[in-house]
Amino acid sequence: CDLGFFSTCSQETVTMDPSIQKHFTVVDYVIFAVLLAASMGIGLYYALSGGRQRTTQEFLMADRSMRCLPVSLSLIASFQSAVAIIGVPAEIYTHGTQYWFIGCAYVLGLLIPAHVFIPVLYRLRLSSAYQYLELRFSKAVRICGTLTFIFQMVIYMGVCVYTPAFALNAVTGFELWGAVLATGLVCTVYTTMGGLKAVIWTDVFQTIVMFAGQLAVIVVGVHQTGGVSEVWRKVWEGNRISALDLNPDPTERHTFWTLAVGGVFLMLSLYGVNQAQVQRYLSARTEKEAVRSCYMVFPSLQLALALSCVMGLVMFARSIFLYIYPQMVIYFVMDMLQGLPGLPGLFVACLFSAALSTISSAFNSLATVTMEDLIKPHFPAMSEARATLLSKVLAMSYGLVCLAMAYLTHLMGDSVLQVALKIFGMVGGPILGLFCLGMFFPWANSVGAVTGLGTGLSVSFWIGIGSIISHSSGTKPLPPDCSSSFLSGNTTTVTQLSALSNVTLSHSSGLKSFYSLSYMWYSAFNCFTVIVIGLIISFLTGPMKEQDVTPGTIYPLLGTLFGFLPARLKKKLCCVTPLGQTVFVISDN
Ligand SMILES: CC(C)(CO)[C@@H](O)C(=O)NCCC(=O)O
Ligand code: NA
Repeated sequence: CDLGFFSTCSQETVTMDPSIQKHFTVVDYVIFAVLLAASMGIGLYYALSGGRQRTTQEFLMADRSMRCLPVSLSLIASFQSAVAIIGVPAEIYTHGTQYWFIGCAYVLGLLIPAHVFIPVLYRLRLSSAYQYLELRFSKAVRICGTLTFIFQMVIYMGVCVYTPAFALNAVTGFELWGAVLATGLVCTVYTTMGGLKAVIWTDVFQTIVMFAGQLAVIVVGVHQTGGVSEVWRKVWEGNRISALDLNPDPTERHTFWTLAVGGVFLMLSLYGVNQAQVQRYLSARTEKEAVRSCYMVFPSLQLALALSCVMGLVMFARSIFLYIYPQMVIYFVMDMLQGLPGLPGLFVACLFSAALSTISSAFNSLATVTMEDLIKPHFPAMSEARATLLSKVLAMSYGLVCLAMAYLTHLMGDSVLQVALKIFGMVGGPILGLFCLGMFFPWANSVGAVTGLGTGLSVSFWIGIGSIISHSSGTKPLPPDCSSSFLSGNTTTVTQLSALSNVTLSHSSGLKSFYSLSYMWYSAFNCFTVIVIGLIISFLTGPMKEQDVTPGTIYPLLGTLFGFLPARLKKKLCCVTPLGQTVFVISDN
C-alpha cells in the first residue's frame, strides 16, 4: 500500500507506550507561530478599518452589521474548545459511540433558541443578555445574573487555555507556560485591538483550521489502518458501536435520555441565554439573519461532533493503549503523524485554534457584561470615547485574569477538567432557569427570581461538589464496557479519562445516588429548581399581573401549549399576548 507520501503505511494495530516522548520539529513550531500571527493580523485589520473601534457599538456589538455565515461559525467556535477535541475521542475510545447521540439534542437545542430566545432578546435591542433580567424583573436580578455569568466564564476560560498546553506538554515536551502565555497574550491583544469584529472573523479562520486539523488526522488514520472497511471491522469487533441505550436511570452517565433530553438543556444554556452567544445574535444585522445563523450552526456542529467521534473510532482501530489517560489522543496523533512534515503542526494549530476562539469570545463577552451591566448604569454621563477605552481595558484585564486562572487550573491538577465542566453545568443551568422563569411565566416576580436563582445555585453546588468529593474518595470500579483485556493496570487513570467522564458508582444509596446524578442532567435539573422555587416564592409574595410586566419580555409559551383550552380559562391561566413586532429602544442613560 505504498502511496509515496504516506510512507509509514502499515496495517498493524500499533501499541502505544506513553513513556516514549514524541518530538516536535521546527516546522511544527512555525505553524503554531503562523496561527498566532494570522490571528493578530485579523485583529490589527479590524483595529484600523471600519470605524477603528472608537465606539462601544463597534467594539462590543460589531456595529450590529454582521451576516449569518461568520456569525454561525463564530457561534460554534465559542463552546468548541480543546476540551472537546481531546475529550470526545478519548470518550469514544473507552465507552463506544453512545456519546454521539448528543447530536439528537442539537435539533431542539438550536430550534428553541432560534424561535424563542432570539425573537425575544433581539426585539428588545439589548447589548447584554442580562439587561433582559432588569426589564423583566429588577436591577438586583440583573446583577445576580451578571455575576453568575462572570463566575462561570472566568473558570471556563482558565481551563480552555490550560488544556491544550498541558496535553501537548505531557506528550511532546511542548513548552507549557510558553504556550499558555503565547495564546493568552496574543488573544488578549487581538481582542483588545479589534473588538467583536476581530473576535468573530478570527473565529471563522480558527474554526476552519480546527476542522482541517481533525480531518487530516482522520484521513491519515484511516489510510494507515487500511481503509474505511478495516476501521469499521475493528471498531465493530471491538464493540465500539453502541446501540441506543434507553435505560431511564438518571444516574447512568450517558444514555439516550441523558444525552438527547438532558443535552437539550445544556444546549439551551449555551446557545439560548449565554452572553457570548446572545451577543453574536445581537450583532447580526437583522433578526432573520440571527435566526438563520442559528440554523446554520446545526450542520457545522454535527460535523464537529462527527469529526471528533470518528477520530475516537480511528484511534481505537489503529492503536492499543497500555493504559487510559487524558492525553492519549495527543499521543495517538503525534505517533501517527510522525514523519509527515507539517501535519503534527496542523494538529497543534487545530487545538490552539479551538482554545483561542473560545477565550476570545470569553474576553469580549466578559468585557461587555462588566461594562453594560456593572459600570454603565452607575455612570450614565460617561462619554462614548471613555466608555470604549474602558471596554478595551476590561477586555485586556480579563485576558490577564485568564492567565491567572490557567495557573489556578494547573495547581488543581489535571482532573480539574471534569471539575470545571461540571461547574459549567452547575452555573449555566440556574441562569437558564432564570431566563425561562422570566420569559414563560408572567406571574414570576423579582423576589421569586432572586430566591430561585439562589436556591438553584445552592442545590447545584451541593450535588456538584458532593459528586466530586464522593467520587474522588474510595475505589472506583471500571465501567463495564471498559474491562476488555487491553485495559490493564491502573484503574484511577480511567476516571481521569476525559473531560466528559463522570464514572458513577452503580450501586449506591441515599445521598450517594443523589450525588451520582448524571452530569448530563445538571443543566435541566438546575433549570427546573430555579423555575419551581421561583414560582412558589412568587405566588407566596404576590404574583405579577401580565399587564404589569414590561411588554415584549414574555414569550407566550403557555398560551401556545394550552391552545386547546377555552379562551376565558386561557386568559386566566396563562400568557396569551403574542410577542409584538415592536422594537423597544432601551437605554441605560
Ligand atoms: C456544546 C457541546 C456539548 C456541543 O457538542 C460541546 O461543544 C461541549 O461539550 N463543549 C464544552 C467543552 C469544550 O470546551 O469544548
Ligand atoms: Na473554540
